[in-house]
Amino acid sequence: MSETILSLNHLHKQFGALQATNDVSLELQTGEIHALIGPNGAGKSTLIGQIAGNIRPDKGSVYLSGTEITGMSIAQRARLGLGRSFQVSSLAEPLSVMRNVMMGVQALQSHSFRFWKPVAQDQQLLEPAVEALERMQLSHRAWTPVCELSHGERRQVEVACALALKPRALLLDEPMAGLGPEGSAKLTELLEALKLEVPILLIEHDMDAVFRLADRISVLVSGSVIAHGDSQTIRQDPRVRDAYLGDADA
Ligand SMILES: Nc1ncnc2c1ncn2[C@@H]1O[C@H](COP(=O)(O)OP(=O)(O)OP(=O)(O)O)[C@@H](O)[C@H]1O
Repeated sequence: MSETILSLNHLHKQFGALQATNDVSLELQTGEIHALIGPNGAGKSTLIGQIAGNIRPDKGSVYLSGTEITGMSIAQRARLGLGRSFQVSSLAEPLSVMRNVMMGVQALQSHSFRFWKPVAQDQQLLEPAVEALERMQLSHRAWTPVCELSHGERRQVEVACALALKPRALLLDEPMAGLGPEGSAKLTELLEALKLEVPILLIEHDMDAVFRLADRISVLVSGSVIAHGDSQTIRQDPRVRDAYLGDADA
């Protein structure tokens, strides 16, 4: 039976006179990919910020596995199991894929006594990194410097960094951005397999990927959810077609 992992309840966020998030409620359940789509400026990043902890909502609450996290710091949320990837890459280019993933685990554990040890010798960091790279099919690139990777492989490393922290839920912010058809198809395949282990809240403009991956889609326009449902329902919703998809995509 599916279980609610992440729940947003009546979130509101105003910037001056602009209502960037207007009474948004949604849930992420085990085993699913829930996609959040909407035109530029719809409020997707503002909503993600409220989930991840870098934006404080004016009203409303966020729960992760039944624990209220609305007032928690970004680090506290991450320790409780909220994993995320970013629109802009934060990988250390000259370092190997493995070291990048291990550093992410180390940052979260923040055990200062580890700093004198070479990161690569620390089993507690190595094991989750090895496992995450296997799941993202990157084991063969583990000791390659990030600067030698393709754009698509970098995206896979970013997801691996989040996965190595063994999250309960993953927030992925435009993971397909800038990927060609091949990179996008590969990442789509990996995320499809991953959702069975960790549910994913996916913000994405690539509608092919969204329609293939999402079990549920919420459509955000001017800060409000205007439609919610499976791919078929969303494709056929006239309000969504008017506000976002356009006839060509429907
Ligand atoms: N810190 C801020 N101060 C003032 N206005 C802001 C701030 N952050 C976002 N906004 C405004 O809030 C609205 C929603 O922005 P947001 O970045 O959340 O949209 P988005 O759906 O993520 O857009 P995109 O798809 O282009 O990334 C926009 O009108 C934006 O200009």
